[in-house]
Amino acid sequence: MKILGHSFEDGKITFEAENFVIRLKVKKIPEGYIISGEIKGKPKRVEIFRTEMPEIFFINNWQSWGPAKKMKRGEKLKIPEKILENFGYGFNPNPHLFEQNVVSDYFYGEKKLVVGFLSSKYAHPFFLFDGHEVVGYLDYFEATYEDFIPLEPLIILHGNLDDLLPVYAEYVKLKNNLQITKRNPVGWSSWYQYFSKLTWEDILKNLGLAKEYLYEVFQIDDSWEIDIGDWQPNEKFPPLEEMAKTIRKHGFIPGIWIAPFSVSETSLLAKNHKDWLVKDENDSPLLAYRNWNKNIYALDITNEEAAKWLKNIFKRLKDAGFEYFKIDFLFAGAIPGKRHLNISPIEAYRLGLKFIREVVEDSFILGCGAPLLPSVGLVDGMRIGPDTAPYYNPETPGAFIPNAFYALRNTITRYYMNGKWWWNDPDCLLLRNIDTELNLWEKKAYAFVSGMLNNMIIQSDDLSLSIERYLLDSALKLRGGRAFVKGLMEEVYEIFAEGTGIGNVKLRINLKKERSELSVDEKSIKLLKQVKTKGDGRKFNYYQQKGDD
Ligand SMILES: OC[C@@]12C[C@@H]1[C@H](Oc1cc(F)cc(F)c1)[C@H](O)[C@@H](O)[C@H]2O
Repeated sequence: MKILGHSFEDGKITFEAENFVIRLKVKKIPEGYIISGEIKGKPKRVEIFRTEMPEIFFINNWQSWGPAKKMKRGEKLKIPEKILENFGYGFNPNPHLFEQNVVSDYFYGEKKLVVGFLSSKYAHPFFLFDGHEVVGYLDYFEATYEDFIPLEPLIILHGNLDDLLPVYAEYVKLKNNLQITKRNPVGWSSWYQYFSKLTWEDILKNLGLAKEYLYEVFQIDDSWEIDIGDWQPNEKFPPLEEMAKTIRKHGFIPGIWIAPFSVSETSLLAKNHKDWLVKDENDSPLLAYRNWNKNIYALDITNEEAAKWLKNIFKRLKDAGFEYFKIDFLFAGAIPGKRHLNISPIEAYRLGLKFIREVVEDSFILGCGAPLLPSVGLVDGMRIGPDTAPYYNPETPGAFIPNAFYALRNTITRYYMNGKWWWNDPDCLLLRNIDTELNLWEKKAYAFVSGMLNNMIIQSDDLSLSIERYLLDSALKLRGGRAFVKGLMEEVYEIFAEGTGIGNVKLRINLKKERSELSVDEKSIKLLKQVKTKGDGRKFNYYQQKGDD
């Protein structure tokens, strides 16, 4: 194991290269070492760490929708062609690296080791698995630093992976002085029932039915806007003020979806402000990704006018009454490209998030499609997996593609970020019995795991349909505890949750074998099944704890 090509003990290393100078300090800690220091010049991509490649390892992708999972030497990350074609940057700031190698962003693990960077404020930290070695880099892209800036510290932890990932998460929390909000939301979101067909009438219908539910937040997802970048309601929706007021009148915190760093090729914004877009090396607008059957560009937040425009967008939403913001496709704000200021894409991304926070103040910000480590301290909740879906297919390959199986797996394999970095958003619970391929085992597994891991609980169903309502109640009763997961590199996960709303519970689950019994330590769950028949004859099954009135 070498640092900058040097074997290391407690001590200092100074390294002068042609275009940069780096000073390192190596400190022994109980679990291993922390390497910190400073750097100046034009470092571009700097090797910090190198060791032999293990046979089995745990990788993490840079953003919400990417995988966190066990891999074996020789295995490749199966990125569906469509995703790589439409979302190259979404998958990684250096997508070409995936052609020949495996990449793990921010941290990686082995059975008895975790190595990770504790921050990503200037550089993009990643580990390249080239088939023989693991090489840890800090990528500053084209940025130049006249004065020394702090190095993203590297931590080396020895022990069992299952024990070390929560330790790594704790060191990140300490290094970034993270204090997260006490509000861990419960609510409703439109996307996984209505998708892009959402109408204002759908919102009104579900608002009327939602009073039966313990929601705090009621969030309108994508489809309300004129275009990506033209953040005004389209002809299917009333003015912003009316949207927020109507949600508030029903007793919920108004929530709204927006993709703040994305600009569609057909938007007025793109037509009128080409100079507000991140450029490629030919000074043309850089293609960030394709979605909505359109080319999507990235907003250059280092352009003062663009920054002012972005702040105004959020001021208008906040003044209209929205207090919960799902900010999506955030990776667009961190793509490498030419900006007005020559700062790294990571610095530009964090600047954009700081502007949003400055305007929305203590409203709840949910990050989505977001680079994880650069977002710490700047969001309250974070989507930590790919989209869920009304189907659960362990066999279909691939990261990013909506699939309840992969969404649930990431919920488990990134559980240690919850309550330390932000509140984990496992994506929505889909509890309806029609208009879905999810069976009861899949719905129950998603509800129990999300609850036991004390995650955000956001449901996305047409509430007029038949719904396994008791699973929402179970998920809420299972929250409030401290979780630990054993077997993060095995087939069977053992989830332990201490001090939940119904005591200490544990769950053994094999996500690929639906036969696995979902007993959350039944003896500690004294839930009695209640059946209520509504006026129109519909039956609601839900559970109350023994002794509840
Ligand atoms: O446009 C709205 C929408 C779909 C987008 C986003 O999910 C995506 C996840 C992807 F991998 C790719 C993509 F284009 C979108 C996000 O994760 C979803 O929750 C929902 O808000």
